[in-house]
Amino acid sequence: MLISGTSQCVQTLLTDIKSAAPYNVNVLAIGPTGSGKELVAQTLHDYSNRRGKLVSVNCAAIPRDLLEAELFGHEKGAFTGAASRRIGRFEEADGGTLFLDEIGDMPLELQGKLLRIIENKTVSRIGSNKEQIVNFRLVCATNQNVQDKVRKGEFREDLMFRISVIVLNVPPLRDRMDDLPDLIRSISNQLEVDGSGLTPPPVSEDGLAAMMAYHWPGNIRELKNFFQRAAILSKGVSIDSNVVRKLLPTEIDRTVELTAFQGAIGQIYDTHSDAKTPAREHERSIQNLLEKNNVFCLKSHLDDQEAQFIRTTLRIEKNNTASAANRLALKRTTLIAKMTKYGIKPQSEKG
Ligand SMILES: Nc1ncnc2c1ncn2[C@@H]1O[C@H](COP(=O)(O)OP(=O)(O)OP(=O)(O)O)[C@@H](O)[C@H]1O
Repeated sequence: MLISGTSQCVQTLLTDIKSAAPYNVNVLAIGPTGSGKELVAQTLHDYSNRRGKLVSVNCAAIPRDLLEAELFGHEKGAFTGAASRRIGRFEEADGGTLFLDEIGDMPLELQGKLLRIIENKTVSRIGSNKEQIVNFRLVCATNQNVQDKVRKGEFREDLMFRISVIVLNVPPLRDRMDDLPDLIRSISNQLEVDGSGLTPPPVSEDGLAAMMAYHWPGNIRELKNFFQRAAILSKGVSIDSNVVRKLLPTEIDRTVELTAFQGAIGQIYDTHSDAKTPAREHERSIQNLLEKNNVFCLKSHLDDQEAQFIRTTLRIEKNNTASAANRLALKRTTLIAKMTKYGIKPQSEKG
C-alpha cells in the first residue's frame, strides 16, 4: 500500500521519508492514532533497499513482563514456560527494519536495555551470555508527547535523543482533507482485494462534502471502518450526505454546523440575505452539542472552526493567501500566523 495524497503535508512527509530511507539512522514517527505511522515505517523500509524484512512490535499491546522475551528472545529453560529456544525480534530484524510502535509505553527498565542495544548493536537472548551482532534499522512511533513523558520521568531523555535522529510528523486526517478522494480510492482498492467480499460504494459530491466536514478523531483507521460500514449498509447505493449522517451520528451536528459555516463563506450568513433558517439550525446544533457534552471545550471548538474556515477559504481561493485574507477580513500576515498555528500549508503559494 502506498501513502496516498497530494496535500502539502503528505508530499513533505514523502520527501522526508525518501531522503532518510537510504541511511541507517533512527527515525521517530509522531502522529495521532490511526494516522498511518505503520505505513510510514513500511514505506521507509521499502525505500531503504535493506535486504531483511520489516518486523513490527507494538510495545503497548504486549504485557510488560513478556515484552523483554519478545524483543530479546530466550534460550530453552531460561524461565518457567520457556519450553524451547525462541529468537527475539531484534534478531529477526537483522538486515532489515525493526518498527517499535507506541514506544512511549516501553517500561523504563527495558528502555535502558534498548539504549544499550542501539549503542552496541549486540543482543543476547534471555538465559544466554552470548552476544550476537545485529544490524537493524530502528523506526519508532508514538502518538504521545514523549517530551512530556521525559519531564515526568517516564521516558529516558538519552533514549529519546537516540531514537529521534530524524522525526517524521504524520498529520491527522483533518489536516489533509484534500487527500480524502485519494484515500477513499486507496481504501476502495483494498476492499476489493482483502477477501471481505465487500464492494466499495461510490461517494457522491455532497457525501464527500459531509465527510470533509467531520473531524475524524480516529483518522484513516476510522475512515476505513466507516467505509466498511457504508459498504455493508448502503447496499451499493452511493454514499451521500444522508448515509454519512446515518453512519456518523454522534458527529453529524458538527457536519451540519460546518456545512453551514462553509455556506457562510458564500453568503448564507450574509447580513443582506434571509439568515433565519440557517441561524435556527445553527442554534439547534449548538444545543445538541451542549446536551451531549457535560463539559464542552469552547476554545478548542472555536480553534477547530477557525482552522476549518481557513482551509475552506484557501481551497475556494485556490491557495492564494492574499485573496483568502481579503475574504476573511484579515491581514495576510495574520492569516499566515494562524495557518502556522494550525499547521495549514497552502498547496502552492501564490499570494
Ligand atoms: N494511504 C492509505 N490508504 C489506505 N489505508 C490506509 C492508508 N494509510 C493507512 N491506512 C490504514 O489505516 C489504518 C491505520 O494505519 P496505521 O496502523 O499505519 O496507523 P498508526 O498511526 O500506526 O496507528 P496506531 O497509532 O494506532 O498504531 C490501517 O488499517 C491502514 O491499513
